[in-house]
Amino acid sequence: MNNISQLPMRLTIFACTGILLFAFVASSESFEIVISILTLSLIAMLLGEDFGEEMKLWLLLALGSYGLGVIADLLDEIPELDNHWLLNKTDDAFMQIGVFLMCFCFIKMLHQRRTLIDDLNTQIAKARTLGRELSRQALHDDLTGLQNRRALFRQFDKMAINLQHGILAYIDLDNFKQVNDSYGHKHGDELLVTIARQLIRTAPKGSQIFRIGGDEFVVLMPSEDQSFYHEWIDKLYETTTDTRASFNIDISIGLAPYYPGNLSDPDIILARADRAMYKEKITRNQQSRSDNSYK
Ligand SMILES: Nc1nc2c(ncn2[C@@H]2O[C@H](COP(=O)(O)OP(=O)(O)OP(=O)(O)O)[C@@H](O)[C@H]2O)c(=O)[nH]1
Repeated sequence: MNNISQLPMRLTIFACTGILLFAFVASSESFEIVISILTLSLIAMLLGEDFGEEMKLWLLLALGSYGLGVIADLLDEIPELDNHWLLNKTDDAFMQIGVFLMCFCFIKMLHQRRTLIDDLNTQIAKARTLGRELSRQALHDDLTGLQNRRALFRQFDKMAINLQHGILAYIDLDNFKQVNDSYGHKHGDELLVTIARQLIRTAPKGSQIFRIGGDEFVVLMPSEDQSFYHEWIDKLYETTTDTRASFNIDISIGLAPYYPGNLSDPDIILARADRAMYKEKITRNQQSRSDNSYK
């Protein structure tokens, strides 16, 4: 069975109940003929529906035996054949077997319908789970589990609608390429996961963390209290001390404020944080060069 039958269920129940009632209740001859024709039409109508091959066989059997009963009943009306022993014995029996088979088919149809609805519900639940998983994958980075660049831009839209403000921290790992080159890509991946965990551990309450590129992260912090960020940066440097030393990398951070006036253009906020980050990187490099020259 490939699709749900279009046969109106209530009409079928109504017709079957009527036929059952009249089949077993003694009635006038002409009324019996009408009911017989109705029953045959109903079986023929059901045969036209897509209930599957097995059901078609049962319906054909019902149609055959009920049809034989009707023919026997009609032959019984011919004066020459009146009270013929074979007709007397067969007409009612065939008709009742036909009605019985039809009831059997009907119960089977209801069962099929329920199974089909259960299957459909299972498929719908599976499709919903798959949809949720796809949208999770679309907004998350597989490696670190952090939200990705697409999610960041969605967040900008949400923050613009809610008139939010705060500080965006743009974080870039320095020298990350040499980790891949010296230790291999697998260790590079592990380092990215470690840094992601350290960001999650240290980020101020209410922050959202994103991985927006190879070794680039963004932290959105919903407050504008500057001292609070410097505390966080110190904490991040402290937490990552061992990781940075063992892989010979460093972390550069650039800050840029976001507020309702600039949230509609996230690229400007990112570019501003990026510039601040490069400035910090250059200052730190100059600092380390002058420190080395004193040694
Ligand atoms: N292991 C790993 N490496 C990645 C991934 N995505 C990008 N990369 C690599 O990360 C490196 C990033 O390049 P850069 O930003 O130039 O590396 P860098 O040495 O940190 O450069 P600076 O930021 O200028 O110090 C490239 O070599 C990419 O191949 C990833 O998912 N896993």
